Amino acid sequence: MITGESEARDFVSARCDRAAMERIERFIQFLREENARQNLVAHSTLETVWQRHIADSAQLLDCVPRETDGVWLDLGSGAGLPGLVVAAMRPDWPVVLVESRKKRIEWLDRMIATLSLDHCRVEGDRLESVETFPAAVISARAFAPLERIIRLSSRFSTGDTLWLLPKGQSAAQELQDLPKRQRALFHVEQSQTDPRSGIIVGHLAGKAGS
Ligand SMILES: C[S@@+](CC[C@H](N)C(=O)[O-])C[C@H]1O[C@@H](n2cnc3c(N)ncnc32)[C@H](O)[C@@H]1O
Repeated sequence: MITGESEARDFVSARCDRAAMERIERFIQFLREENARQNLVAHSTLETVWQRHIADSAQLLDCVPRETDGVWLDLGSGAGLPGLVVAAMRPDWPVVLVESRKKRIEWLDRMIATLSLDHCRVEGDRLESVETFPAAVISARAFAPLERIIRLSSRFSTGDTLWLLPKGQSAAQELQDLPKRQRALFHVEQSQTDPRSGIIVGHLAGKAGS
């Protein structure tokens, strides 16, 4: 379990190269500045930004098999968590960030340009209006209740799509509330940044575009 800022930074550093760490340092610097203009993350969490946001996002990479190939779709990216952190750590991976609020779309577009994340783009619209494509990974952090996430996003899922849903303390309960057939497709992984939090992980049998 990660217990402080220094450990959180080391955790991230062990999972990416030096150039990626530089991109993340710049992202944090811009996030601090932008947070004074718009409420991207709770102000108090900036004191522990590595643990609360960066390592919390980066830990999702541990769930992704090396051979995974295709688009990482991040729903309700907001500040860029976890999508921009993933894109900064894996700049060759195609990452699509979905965000509907104008100022947040502008922020994400600006960060993509500033950090030269050439394989990352923003779908600046409500998820409900985004054209369907098959995703290799679907992530959503603090986006919506589990049942709603699945209802809105299953059209992007194939049988191979890996779902990674950081859910805080409600993970086990939200999973329990799913219909039995869907519940069996997911499990809860312990978060490495918060002993009370879980990440819902699994594959939803489905077909993108259907
Ligand atoms: C609570 S914030 C979480 C942001 C980020 N994932 C994080 O963990 O900090 C949820 C974000 O989802 C966006 N959002 C909510 N409903 C949406 C929708 N239907 N389509 C696209 N974005 C949406 C909001 O504008 C907001 O930025």
